[in-house]
Amino acid sequence: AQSVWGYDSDNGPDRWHENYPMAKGDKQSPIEINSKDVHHDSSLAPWHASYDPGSAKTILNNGRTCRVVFDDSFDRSVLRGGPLTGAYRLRQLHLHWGSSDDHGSEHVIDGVKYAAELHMVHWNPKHGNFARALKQPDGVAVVGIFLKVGKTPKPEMKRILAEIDNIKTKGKEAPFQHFDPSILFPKSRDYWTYHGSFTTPPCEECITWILLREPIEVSSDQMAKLRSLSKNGENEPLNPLVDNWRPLQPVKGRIVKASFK
Ligand SMILES: Cc1cc(=S)c(O)co1
Ligand SMILES: [Zn+2]
Repeated sequence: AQSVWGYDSDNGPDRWHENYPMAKGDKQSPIEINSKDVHHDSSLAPWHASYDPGSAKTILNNGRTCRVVFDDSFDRSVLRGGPLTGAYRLRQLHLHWGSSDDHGSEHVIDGVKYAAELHMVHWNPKHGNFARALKQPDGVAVVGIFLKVGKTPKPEMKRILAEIDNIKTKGKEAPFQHFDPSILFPKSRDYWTYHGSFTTPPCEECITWILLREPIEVSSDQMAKLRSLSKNGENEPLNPLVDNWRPLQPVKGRIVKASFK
């Protein structure tokens, strides 16, 4: 039987299309953002997140990423504005990262790869539930934040990284409460936006991407902490969870808009 999708040679991004045909679609993510091709759209409104820290529930290692899950049973933590119509509910956040500080992000900006990329996944409740929203072009909105290794790491990342020790192996989950992810946002609200897909199977093309221009800083130790997660379960050999990023996908004529000049 086809092994579950992953990032290894036998189940990696080049083979996802065998089980997930959307992976070969013409609105796939991630893509490279070239500033010279970006359209400044002065009509793009600012985006606003109003998150209830009480909606944070758990943090888990699913063998492919580290994910924080939120209560999305009502409009409790929502994202509005920007390119969006209506309020999108925060469902989960997760990260993609590399095996060393010089790569790991999924989107690439003018040739620059960051050490990691944090995705905050929101869905449009007008579609009833997340599974149905996945099938709609306006179903999901993901805020992408780039993580850059620097000297003055953002203290707010400490909370997520402090939990890593409790979820070292695949399947581990720990309570993660009283957390407002908007503390992770950089100062600037400048963003790029374009229409794309999940960067993991099923690669549904339901995402309005909102990529923040300003990266947040993390320390090299914090990145090492992330890389100490294992893809394997607790009774299996440690298999470092690193390089869980998808390669660049064809832009296929899509327009990337910028909220800034
Ligand atoms: C829903 C979802 C979105 C992305 S981008 C991902 O990596 C996993 O799950
Ligand atoms: Zn993602």
